[in-house]
Amino acid sequence: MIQITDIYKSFHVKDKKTRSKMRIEAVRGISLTVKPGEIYGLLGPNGAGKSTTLRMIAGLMVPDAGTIEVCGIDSTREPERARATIGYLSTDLSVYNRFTPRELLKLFGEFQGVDAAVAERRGLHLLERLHMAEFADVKMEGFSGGQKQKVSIARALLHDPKVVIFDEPTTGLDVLTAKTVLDLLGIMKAEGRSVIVSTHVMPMVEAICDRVGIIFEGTLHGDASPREILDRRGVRTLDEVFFQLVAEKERGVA
Ligand SMILES: Nc1ncnc2c1ncn2[C@@H]1O[C@H](COP(=O)(O)OP(=O)(O)OP(=O)(O)O)[C@@H](O)[C@H]1O
Repeated sequence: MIQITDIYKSFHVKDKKTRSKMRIEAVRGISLTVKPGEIYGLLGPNGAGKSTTLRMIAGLMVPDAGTIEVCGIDSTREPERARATIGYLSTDLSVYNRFTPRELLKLFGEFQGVDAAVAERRGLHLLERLHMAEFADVKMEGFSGGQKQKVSIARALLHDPKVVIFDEPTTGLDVLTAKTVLDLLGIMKAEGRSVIVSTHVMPMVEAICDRVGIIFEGTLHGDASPREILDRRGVRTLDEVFFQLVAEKERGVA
């Protein structure tokens, strides 16, 4: 279970040329809940605040205000305990090229305190599900982006987390590889895990998400099933919802 209440996050950045300081309000009062056995899709244009929100839920960044509970643990107060329940996939694909998937998973199993035999068995099982078992002992330096993504996914799920947080899991993947990843997310849901994914890929949202939240300039719009959002706004696609939000913003009503 994920429960976030009214979280905020700002960044202070400096313009190198003018040397002026700017405050970016990346997340402005977001609240949402993801129940066990539910897939929540976080949608939004570039820079909307999706990754910042997911990083805060994953305990990698502290919110300026608001509360985050993961499996009943306050992740701002006990980030390490909370992290043990979370499988987090970032958009950073810098897997360790010198290693094979088997070696990498062994290493991460040790980091996570997973028993070596359990990590080996679970790691190979995940690689099989991701159609990567035959590459278990191949060095990753020559891997394609999709292959690296699949190893990163196996790494994120190695410690059997109750909560799965995937930041753009299918970006850059071909349809077949994307389907493998979506099928795995379906299995995570069926196993009763709470899953939250960010994405720009609309068909993915409609296919697998029970609920969708649309982030726009750090605030959440919507938070309903994809069908309900479309019906409420009287449109046929989630892209059209974005366009409506932009138009509302320009008119000062969003
Ligand atoms: N570490 C940081 N330092 C400064 N600004 C940041 C930092 N992280 C995010 N931001 C800013 O916060 C805003 C939200 O960024 P975020 O990465 O959360 O967006 P996003 O919705 O995930 O975008 P995308 O779809 O492009 O990945 C952006 O304006 C971004 O530049």
